[in-house]
Amino acid sequence: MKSDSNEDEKIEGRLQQATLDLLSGSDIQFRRETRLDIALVKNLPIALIFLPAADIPTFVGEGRVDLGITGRDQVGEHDAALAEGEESGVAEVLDLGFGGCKLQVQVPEKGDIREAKQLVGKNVVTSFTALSTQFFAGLEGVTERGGSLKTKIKYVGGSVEAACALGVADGIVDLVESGETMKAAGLKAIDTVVQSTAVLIKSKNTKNELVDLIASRIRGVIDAQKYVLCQYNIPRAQLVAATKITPGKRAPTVTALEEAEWVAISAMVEKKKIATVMDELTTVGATDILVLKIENTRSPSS
Ligand SMILES: Nc1ncnc2c1ncn2[C@@H]1O[C@H](COP(=O)(O)OP(=O)(O)OP(=O)(O)O)[C@@H](O)[C@H]1O
Ligand SMILES: O=P(O)(O)OC[C@H]1O[C@H](OP(=O)(O)OP(=O)(O)O)[C@H](O)[C@@H]1O
Ligand SMILES: [Mg+2]
Repeated sequence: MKSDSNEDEKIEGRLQQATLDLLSGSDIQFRRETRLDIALVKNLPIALIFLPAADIPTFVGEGRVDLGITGRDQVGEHDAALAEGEESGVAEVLDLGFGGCKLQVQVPEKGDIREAKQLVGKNVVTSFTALSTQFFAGLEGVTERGGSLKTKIKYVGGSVEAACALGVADGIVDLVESGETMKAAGLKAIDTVVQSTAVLIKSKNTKNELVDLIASRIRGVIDAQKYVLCQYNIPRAQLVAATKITPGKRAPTVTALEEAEWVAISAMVEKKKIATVMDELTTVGATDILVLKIENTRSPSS
């Protein structure tokens, strides 16, 4: 039982808080009544449905829900479970950047299994049976007697990491972020099945014209989170050097200053590069460098 769970205040899902922040940044306003998994949006003719991450690709794929936010791992699992020749009804629209984790093959730290191939024919427990079946099928060869050795993949819904210690599995396939859970269970990762982040997905058959509007609002918030606005003053003679360092998304904005030999520049810079950019700008003579947070942005090319 989860110690922090409480009947009135359900703590749900790893992706929930970042998703709610994204909806709020996209000005999608709603009030969710306690215990209800559906909420009507106040300022758009749409409804939000709160579903387990693993079920979202199914509802979207069936065209019952137009847009969804879940992990790429869940989309992969949904697609891997499709019958041969069946086409997925889910299309990825956008990588949302949060919820980063890896679906990894894990075995007891103290055992003698060092590579995933050694688990072929053995017992593997996971919540991702389709992806795991596909992964091990890729490793399964033909045995010396001519038969093929199948890995036995069993499903459990949670606490997958307990399976080895309980003697149910020789290895597991489960998500790893910090690695704390894996370490605490005495396991080590020996292979990666998929790398995942949260994604915005849409139904391939949707005809709802609001899908593009909502997707572009969400894209605006995600872009805004990735970039900062960098403003600085620089001698006009250094303009070429400076614009090489901050080329902006299209081009930097250059404004003349009252002081003839100087210009002011403002340009969007990737947040993860800003420290290096500031160092380099200082080297070419920039002064009064300011870095500003971008609340939201919209650009057709992004
Ligand atoms: N430790 C983690 N760190 C980062 N992302 C994770 C982690 N665990 C899971 N995720 C991502 O979040 C998605 C949802 O996982 P989660 O276990 O929260 O599902 P849920 O069904 O929505 O909630 P719960 O399991 O609490 O019922 C996963 O598919 C994965 O993409
Ligand atoms: O590498 P870490 O940072 O430790 O995170 C990994 C853990 O997070 C997820 O479980 P979650 O907490 O969602 O619990 P669950 O097994 O009940 O889904 C996942 O299934 C791992 O157990
Ligand atoms: Mg979970």
